Amino acid sequence: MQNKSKAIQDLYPDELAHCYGCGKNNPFGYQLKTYLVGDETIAHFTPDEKFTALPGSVYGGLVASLLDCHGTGSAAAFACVAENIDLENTETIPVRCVTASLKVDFKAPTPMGTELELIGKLRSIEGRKIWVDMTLSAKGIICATGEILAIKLKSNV
Ligand SMILES: CCCCC/C=C\C/C=C\C/C=C\C/C=C\CCCC(=O)SCCNC(=O)CCNC(=O)[C@H](O)C(C)(C)COP(=O)(O)OP(=O)(O)OC[C@H]1O[C@@H](n2cnc3c(N)ncnc32)[C@H](O)[C@@H]1OP(=O)(O)O
Repeated sequence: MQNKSKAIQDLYPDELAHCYGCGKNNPFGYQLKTYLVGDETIAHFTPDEKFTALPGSVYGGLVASLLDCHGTGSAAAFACVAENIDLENTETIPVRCVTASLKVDFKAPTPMGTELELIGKLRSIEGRKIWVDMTLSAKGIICATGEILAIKLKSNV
């Protein structure tokens, strides 16, 4: 697989780049950025105190939304690789993936103020269905795992 120096979400066309979790055109959102590195995807995010669940730990909704956006970005990237689309030489990503199903398992409290690392691995692609397995870690400790089923839209919008 190819390495990618530009984030997948930065390849979304401007009119589809307003997602609260990952849209580059949403100044109020998280602007999560997913990179394809070898056969994995990676993203980082450092939560601050407005995302508190209990003092010192991050609320689960943020964890789920990071996995959601990393999952769809990863699915789009893996779909491109499977279709021999060269992400290094494209200005906009030509596939559109949305979340159909997201499962999150919370394994350990997610610490506040620490850089979180999300890793995505392709499980399988079956037609328009793309399954990605993910971990969300802090300082090497897995705090949550996620499984996403992303669906490739029938036609570009
Ligand atoms: C945002 C909302 C949707 C509008 C999208 C428009 C444009 C988006 C374009 C690009 C995206 C760019 C950037 C993305 C940015 C952020 C994303 C962040 C992640 C999100 O925040 S995104 C919002 C939450 N997301 C939704 O708002 C989706 C609502 N939903 C639907 O829009 C439809 O539901 C859809 C499209 C998912 C499928 O509809 P469809 O008509 O295209 O296809 P169909 O129903 O035939 O399903 C095909 C095969 O998937 C299987 N399947 C479907 N759902 C399943 C499930 N839950 N569990 C197990 N299997 C399932 C079927 O069983 C069948 O399988 P089989 O082929 O084997 O029979």
